[in-house]
Amino acid sequence: MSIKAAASQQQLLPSLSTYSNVSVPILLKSSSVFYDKRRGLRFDSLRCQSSSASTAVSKDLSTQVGNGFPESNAVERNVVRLGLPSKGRMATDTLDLLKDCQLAVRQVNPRQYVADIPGLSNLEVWFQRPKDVVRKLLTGDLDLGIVGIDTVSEFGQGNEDLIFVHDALEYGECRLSIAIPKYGIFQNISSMDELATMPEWTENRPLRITTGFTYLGPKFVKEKGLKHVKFSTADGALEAAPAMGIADAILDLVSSGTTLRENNLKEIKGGTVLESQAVFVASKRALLQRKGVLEATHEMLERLEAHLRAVGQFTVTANMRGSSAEEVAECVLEQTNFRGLQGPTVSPVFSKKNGEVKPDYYAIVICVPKKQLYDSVCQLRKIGGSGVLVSPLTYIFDEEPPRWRKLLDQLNL
Ligand SMILES: Nc1ncnc2c1ncn2[C@@H]1O[C@H](COP(=O)(O)OP(=O)(O)OP(=O)(O)O)[C@@H](O)[C@H]1O
Ligand SMILES: O=P(O)(O)OC[C@H]1O[C@H](OP(=O)(O)OP(=O)(O)O)[C@H](O)[C@@H]1O
Repeated sequence: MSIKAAASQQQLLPSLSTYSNVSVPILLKSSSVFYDKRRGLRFDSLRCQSSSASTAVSKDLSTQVGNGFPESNAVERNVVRLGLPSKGRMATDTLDLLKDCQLAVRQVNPRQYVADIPGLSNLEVWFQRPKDVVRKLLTGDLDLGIVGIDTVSEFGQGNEDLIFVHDALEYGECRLSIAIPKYGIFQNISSMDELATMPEWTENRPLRITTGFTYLGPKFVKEKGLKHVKFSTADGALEAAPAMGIADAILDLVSSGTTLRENNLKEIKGGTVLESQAVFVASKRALLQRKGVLEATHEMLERLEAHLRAVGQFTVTANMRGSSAEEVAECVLEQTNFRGLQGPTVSPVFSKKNGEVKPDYYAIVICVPKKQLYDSVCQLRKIGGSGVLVSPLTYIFDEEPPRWRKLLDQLNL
């Protein structure tokens, strides 16, 4: 997904800043929290009570979505904090990606939640549940994080302090979709429109949807114009709810579709709330205000970009017959499969014949998409290529990544 698409998804979400210019009360479990937009601060109504009471309140606040750096969490620290998934599907893939970018995380003890990346000085890694990475970015307890777009959208709730630094890390791909049973009254229902207009749903008997996405779910059905809907929530195994009679539909993450199929459920047209994959996300305020955050972000982004560009390609070198480097280059450029970064690199391969040193062959170096390797080798042979060497491509550092320029623009830098 492009950052534009991801951003427009976020724009769908109401942000606190869309409300009044002054303090707006937001109801929390145990206290009222006020957000002062002009100062960009949150504060709670119990702030001045005894220390044990305020500890209880700030503990509660840390589990709620905030908006930047509330005073209670604005701890003086000079070290940059990166939040990574501590468990679940994204945990291993995230560590693998960082390792491939020469940013291997060094964790002394798997039961410890803090680690470091020897390649990045002055940076701490904190392992957290994905939703807590987002919450802690908002409270200012983390500066950077890697999680799924789904988690950012659900727990970030469109908060403008969250910025996608890299919006497509190419793993954790899934979509958040409504699914309904294949059987019974849903047998002939195949779209959100059809679901919305089923006569069964009334004020007394609403469509019951169970989901872990209690922010995105209600927002989506409202946008789709569904009137009589009731949401319930559960932490896992949602696919069982329709068969158990607890819900009519579910809203959950889908990737291969196997879990839905195994539970006799189906997705419907227009029922996808968002497409997700892993993203590198940052707190805007941390980028602007905390020393070292922008620098660490730049280095991580450069390495991620260089690795992700390279990962789908091989470097191929081959010897080509030809009378000049230009002739060989022209011949290679005519082939649709081949490209160097700016064009093929062509260098003469000299040999000595009859006492004379002359270029006999020309060596070319090109990048080839992994999926097209064999076709490319065949094509090279056809145009006189031999001695084809294939090696993995680790990084492509090109010009400054457009995502970095975009980030600086977002920060007005
Ligand atoms: N089936 C899937 N295929 C690919 N990626 C997925 C899939 N399910 C989830 N993900 C991605 O992995 C992230 C973590 O999912 P996971 O189910 O492991 O969360 P979790 O850590 O168990 O969450 P929770 O804290 O709610 O228990 C999701 O937010 C999503 O981005
Ligand atoms: O389309 P599929 O490839 O079948 O994947 C979908 C399943 O993956 C996720 O659950 P996960 O396996 O992470 O377990 P969870 O329910 O404990 O989160 C999601 O909640 C679905 O149940």
